[in-house]
Amino acid sequence: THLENKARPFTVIVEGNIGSGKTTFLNYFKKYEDLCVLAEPIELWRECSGHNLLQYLYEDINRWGFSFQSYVMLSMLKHHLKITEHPIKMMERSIFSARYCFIEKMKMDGLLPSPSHAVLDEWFKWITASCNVSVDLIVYLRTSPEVVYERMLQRNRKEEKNVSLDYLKQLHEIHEDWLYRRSIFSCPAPVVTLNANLDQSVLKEEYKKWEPCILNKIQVSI
Ligand SMILES: Cc1cc2cn([C@H]3C[C@H](O)[C@@H](CO)O3)c(=O)nc2[nH]1
Repeated sequence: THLENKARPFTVIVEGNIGSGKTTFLNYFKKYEDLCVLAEPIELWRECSGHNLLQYLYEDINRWGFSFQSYVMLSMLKHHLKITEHPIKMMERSIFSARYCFIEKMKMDGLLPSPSHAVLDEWFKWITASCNVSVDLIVYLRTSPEVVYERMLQRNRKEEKNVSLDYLKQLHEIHEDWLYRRSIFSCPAPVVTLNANLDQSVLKEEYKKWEPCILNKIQVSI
């Protein structure tokens, strides 16, 4: 309804591989008071009633994949539904990358039993049908696996110490299928693709290119 659309801020989701520079991108845009910036609540994933679900995920993905992705979906739903006075909401990842990238990847790799996948898919279908989780723009920080692998090692997040280049290659391909080749799942909004391989020193120029369409809430028609 008109009222519902009126209430919802212009919503931008920032998508990309591990180490693609999402946090750097969000931090760049934090300076604009018009934006409500919602980073991935990784600290929540590290402390769910005393359990570090992120660590469990990488220690035994077969056992903890469902629990982790279920909790991620809840945290993404909270971000999508969060009320803000700001005219623009910028989210790191979304319920869409939860479903179309990470859950799909676990299913493809045989890490998620089909009953578990079915339950997560039922949640996703119900949420997208009955909650207003619509978005207006997808920023795809497009990288190469080798670049993000180096960055991930540099960042040295303890839970990610066993994440392989191969895992990042697979995750890259599933992002490409969704956001670049658009060969499997639908995109819930227009996609702007940035070359996120660029070095920090020139990355700001790349961000500046898209500032107008983000800050002026221009509906990108691609
Ligand atoms: C939506 C979504 C985000 C997300 C992040 N992760 C992992 C990748 C990184 O190691 C860490 C922070 O993004 O969490 C995941 O396994 N599944 C996810 N699903």
